[in-house]
Amino acid sequence: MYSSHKELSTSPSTMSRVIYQGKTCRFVFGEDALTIREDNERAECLLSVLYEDVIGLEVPLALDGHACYTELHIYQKRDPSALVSDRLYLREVLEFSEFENFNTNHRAAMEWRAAIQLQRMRRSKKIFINTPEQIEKLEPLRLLVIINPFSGKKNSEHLYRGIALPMLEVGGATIVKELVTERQGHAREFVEAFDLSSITGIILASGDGIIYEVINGLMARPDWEIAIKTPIGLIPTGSGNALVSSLLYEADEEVHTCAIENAVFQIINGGIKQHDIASVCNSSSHSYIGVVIHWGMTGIVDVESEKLRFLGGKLRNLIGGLVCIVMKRSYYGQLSYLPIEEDETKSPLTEAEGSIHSTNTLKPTTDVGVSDPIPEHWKTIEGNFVIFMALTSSHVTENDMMCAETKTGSGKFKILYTFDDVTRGQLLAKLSESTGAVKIENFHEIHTRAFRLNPISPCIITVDGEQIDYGPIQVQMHPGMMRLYSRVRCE
Ligand SMILES: Nc1ncnc2c1ncn2[C@@H]1O[C@H](COP(=O)(O)OP(=O)(O)OP(=O)(O)O)[C@@H](O)[C@H]1O
Repeated sequence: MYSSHKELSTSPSTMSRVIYQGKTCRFVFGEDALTIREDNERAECLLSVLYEDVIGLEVPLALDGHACYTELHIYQKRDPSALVSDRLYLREVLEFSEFENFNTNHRAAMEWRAAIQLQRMRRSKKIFINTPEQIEKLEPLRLLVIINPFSGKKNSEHLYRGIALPMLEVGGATIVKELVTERQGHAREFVEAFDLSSITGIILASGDGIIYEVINGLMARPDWEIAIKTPIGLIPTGSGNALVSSLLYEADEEVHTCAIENAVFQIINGGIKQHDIASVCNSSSHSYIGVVIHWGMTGIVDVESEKLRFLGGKLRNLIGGLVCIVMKRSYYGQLSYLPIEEDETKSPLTEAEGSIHSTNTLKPTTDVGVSDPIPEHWKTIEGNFVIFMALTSSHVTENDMMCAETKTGSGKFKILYTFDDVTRGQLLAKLSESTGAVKIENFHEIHTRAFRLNPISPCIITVDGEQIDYGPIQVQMHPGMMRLYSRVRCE
């Protein structure tokens, strides 16, 4: 039980009683917790739950008799002292029957429902990271939901309707529009034209590929500066789910068990944090990414394991990874990058890159063109690469945490690479290492905000899981441009 501290004066006007565990009770809104106490002199506390663990009050529309039966949905830690949240979904039945007719009891329940939601939102603004614009406003969720039926094991729609949607509804979200994508590129086209003023956020029941489409759809709009700030919520129904796994990990929420519930929970009952996007330019195109770039072995796993989709994300990536380790091919190329120390002292990029705080309304792109000479102060390495990945967050799939300390919205890439002196044993050690914190010999790391990859031996390049034309790419971070629902706490 949590102590409710001092009582707040935000109760609905009716002050209706409620029957809980067969006893007449009243709600008490505390500073951190919602409490249900017996309505007598003893005022014994029968239930106390932190607002941050409340999903909402489910109020049915019609029932027999005059009583309105409701359910308080709670998603709380099994062990409050545990570091990573292993949560338990609880439903407590509450009966509103103080009045003689159903409608009045129903109205009383709806008032409490709204009051609980308001308290929950107010509390979330204090304890979870929120962007400056979010701190100023408090609004119920009105959502566009995009579902990719092709993601993962092709059961996204089932997972969304069976697990996510009921939670969103109890959490007070209004679903303004659902789009079930019909083809590649559909999500991108849709968000490019959709009336964003009718919603407060976009939810993606998909993998990382749809994030790429949505970022690029938002950035293609004439109002891109505002559009890209639309908060995005991620529900992991894809094969890799790298970004949502990173967010859950950062928030100390379970990544592997109940990932869908945990992801929905961070949408309903969390904050809105900044994340970076980056420009990727090659000789023929310019796109934006928000997750990861792969070249070499991991690019091959990304694309070639497509044939193993029916196995699901974990097995698909594991088998793809093992095959590539056995073959251990290497690819000759050059990587030129802006050393981060230079960037931090001179800071030329952050001024010119068109972040949303900049007055520059030109769409952000790379400062250095893909065929421009490499700037003198950049560093270049070259060799036979086995692995090359540029990460914006900790995970590359829900089962592969590459760098525990790489956080969303850090404003920089972590490039992780190996040359052909890496052994199969070292590759295997990295594949099977789940903490993302163990340093393995011959794995090298670079922090940067801009780089050029010149892949001389042909091999697949993927951006957020999507294959792009092969050839040199110029890449640059645009810090803090996009928004994600998250339960990352304020420090
Ligand atoms: N109806 C559809 N039929 C076929 N492909 C689709 C459809 N809708 C979207 N797509 C495409 O499916 C691809 C994969 O999507 P997504 O990233 O959501 O799933 P995933 O590959 O299983 O997950 P991850 O990227 O996390 O590994 C994307 O390229 C997307 O454009």
